[in-house]
Amino acid sequence: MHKRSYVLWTGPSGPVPPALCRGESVGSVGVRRRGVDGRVRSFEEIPHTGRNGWVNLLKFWREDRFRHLHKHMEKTFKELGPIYREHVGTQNTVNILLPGDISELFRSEGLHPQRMTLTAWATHREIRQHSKGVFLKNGKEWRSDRLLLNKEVMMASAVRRFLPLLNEVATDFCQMLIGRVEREGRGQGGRGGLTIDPSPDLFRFALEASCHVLYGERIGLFSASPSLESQKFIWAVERMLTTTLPLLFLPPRLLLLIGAPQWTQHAKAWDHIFSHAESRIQKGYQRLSSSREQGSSTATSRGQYPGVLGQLMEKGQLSLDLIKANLTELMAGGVDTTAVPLQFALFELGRNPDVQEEVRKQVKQSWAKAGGDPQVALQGAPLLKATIKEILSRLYPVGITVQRYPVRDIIIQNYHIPAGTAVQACLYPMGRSAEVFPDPLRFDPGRWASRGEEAGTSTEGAGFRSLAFGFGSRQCVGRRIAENEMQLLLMHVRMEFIYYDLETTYTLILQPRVPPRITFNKL
Ligand code: HEM
Repeated sequence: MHKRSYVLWTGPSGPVPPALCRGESVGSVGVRRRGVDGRVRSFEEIPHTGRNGWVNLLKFWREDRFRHLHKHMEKTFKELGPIYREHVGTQNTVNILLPGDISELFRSEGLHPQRMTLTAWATHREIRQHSKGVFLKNGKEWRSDRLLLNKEVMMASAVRRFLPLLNEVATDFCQMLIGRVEREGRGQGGRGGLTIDPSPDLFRFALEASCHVLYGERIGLFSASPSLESQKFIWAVERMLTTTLPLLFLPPRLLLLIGAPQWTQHAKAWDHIFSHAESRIQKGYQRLSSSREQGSSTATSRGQYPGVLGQLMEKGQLSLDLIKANLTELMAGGVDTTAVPLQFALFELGRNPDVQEEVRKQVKQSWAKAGGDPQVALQGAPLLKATIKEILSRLYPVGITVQRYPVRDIIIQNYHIPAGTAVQACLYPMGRSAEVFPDPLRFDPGRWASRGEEAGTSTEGAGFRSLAFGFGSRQCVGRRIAENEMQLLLMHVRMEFIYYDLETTYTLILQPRVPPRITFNKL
């Protein structure tokens, strides 16, 4: 436990007693403070974690807070109340966690919402002269790319097109797993189950699913000898993510200038991700060009789905350069983000057999009625959807914050926040706050499915409790792919788990410190 040098915060009527600062009264997090004289308090008066960004950065390093940023936020809210400022290195933020306050932030996000820029990613594109995709773009340029991408990955018609591809990959994955249980599991024919760390398989599943939907290509990752090239891609994404975090608080151009190893490793990882995407895109481009040259019909005109790349190429509304930039981002953003929450989901379902049984019962009934249509089956299994929500939106949000720069001045917790301030909605502390979710540490998908989103203790900002994929027009563009991919996998597996507390670590995405071992059983 580290000692804090800034435990005192100034409340509306002077310094607050240390007991409250230490957060003994956890209930205080939700108390809306009003100035004694009824006036709106200034930005400067927002409680903060120390004014000097470089001293704070040093503390972050010394105490390894980068990897525990989610816990650091949770603790700081308990100490300072429901809003605080933090200055670390080059980064200055206001942090909030109550749904009512978050709704105020998103109401002011404007037509071209903006997140905090990952400067290291942007610098990589600039020095390598690559175009940027939607993740890194802003303003009108962002919007025009984004509207085109939405048609291919977000709209209901797009989901109908790609869902069978995801279902094919999920079914193959489960066949592969069942084969392993039978061959390697305990007891005759694997009846006693197979206990493994499933994370390498889940990464392969997510990559296979991404390649199938994005490029219309199966890459054979469930075979006995999956390609080394794909494994290298998975490592490169991991490396890119872990090296991003320390770079968030430092100027990348300076690190580039002095040849700092953090920067070199980061740039190398991105180069690998780009060359992997480049070779896939080249292949797809050649496929499409040769069918055009030969005058043969395109996949779409034959009623086949060619994947997102094929769709974008056939429509020709985005330049090849922008298709490449966006598909590379989709590839980089689509593997760890789904593979890791699946580990958490298997862990929670495994250690809550009653919940797992309830979910399975609903899935079984729904499949029986769906006539083999995976989309109908998913629609009939709201508990499965709620399981993903419980994992992602509450207990283990992959990105622990969503950020915006409000386009007009706003007032949150009676503090004035000028337009253009970086404000973070802190999802991890929100998901575990007793003021927002009753009995927050209990894994209970039913809180979403049967009682709806009004399940919290207060109804203010009720629609802002489930923000794992962000919000509004700038929300995650891969959301529909991710949700369906995860639900389809969970539909088909059955497992147990021997209880232990899963520790988490933050490396730009929240993940288990040590992957859980899961026992898979035959269905
Ligand atoms: C469980 C899985 C995932 C989670 C929790 C997640 C979460 C997020 C969040 C929180 C944002 C920021 C949204 C905002 O600012 O409002 C985001 C943006 C984005 N995500 Fe995801 N994501 C997931 C999977 C994916 C997948 C599968 C892809 C690609 C296929 C993807 C690609 C992107 C891209 C490109 C953006 C930037 C969108 C923009 O700025 O317009 N994500 N994601």
